[in-house]
Amino acid sequence: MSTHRYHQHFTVSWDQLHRDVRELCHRLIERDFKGIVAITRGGLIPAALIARELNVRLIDTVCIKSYDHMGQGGLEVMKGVDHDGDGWLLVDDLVDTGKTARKVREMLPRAHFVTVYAKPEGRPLVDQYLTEVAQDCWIQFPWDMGIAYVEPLVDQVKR
Ligand SMILES: O=P(O)(O)OC[C@H]1O[C@H](OP(=O)(O)OP(=O)(O)O)[C@H](O)[C@@H]1O
Ligand SMILES: Nc1nc2[nH]cnc2c(=O)[nH]1
Ligand SMILES: [Mg+2]
Repeated sequence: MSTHRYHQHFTVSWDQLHRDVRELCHRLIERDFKGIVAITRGGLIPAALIARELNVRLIDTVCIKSYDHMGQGGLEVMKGVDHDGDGWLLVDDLVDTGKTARKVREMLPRAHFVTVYAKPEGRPLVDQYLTEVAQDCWIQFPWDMGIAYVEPLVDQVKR
């Protein structure tokens, strides 16, 4: 996989993310969970927001790394859990190729797996997601961005 597979950007603001996670929570409200397993690091923020909405206090992590910015390297599991996920909600920010999801599903086959965003290749691996995003689209999260000064148009164009 290389950066060449991404031709578009989908920029998500903090507000948008918060709205999207709350919408996902509406769809989870009828279920009872023993706890939440967040897939680090991207799953941590949605997991915290979901925990608040669903009043879940027990939160665990699967610590996994597969990307270095837009380049996908080997998949490294740094920490697992000691159960099969039965009764647990498994949370990640997104599913793209599904490589991460496939690995975590092997570890927690009985968990209910949700992501906020899903691309077509990875979509079949999750039980629920909120928004589908094109496969060639890079999702830009608010924690990877900053507020920057933008020059007035006249200065950009006429200078
Ligand atoms: O479906 P895939 O192609 O496997 O990609 C999805 C994974 O990639 C990102 O994590 P990343 O490995 O970049 O680590 P991070 O969560 O620490 O940013 C994202 O948070 C998902 O966990
Ligand atoms: N931020 C971000 N991380 C990813 N990891 C795999 N796909 C993506 C993506 O579209 N955006
Ligand atoms: Mg991740």
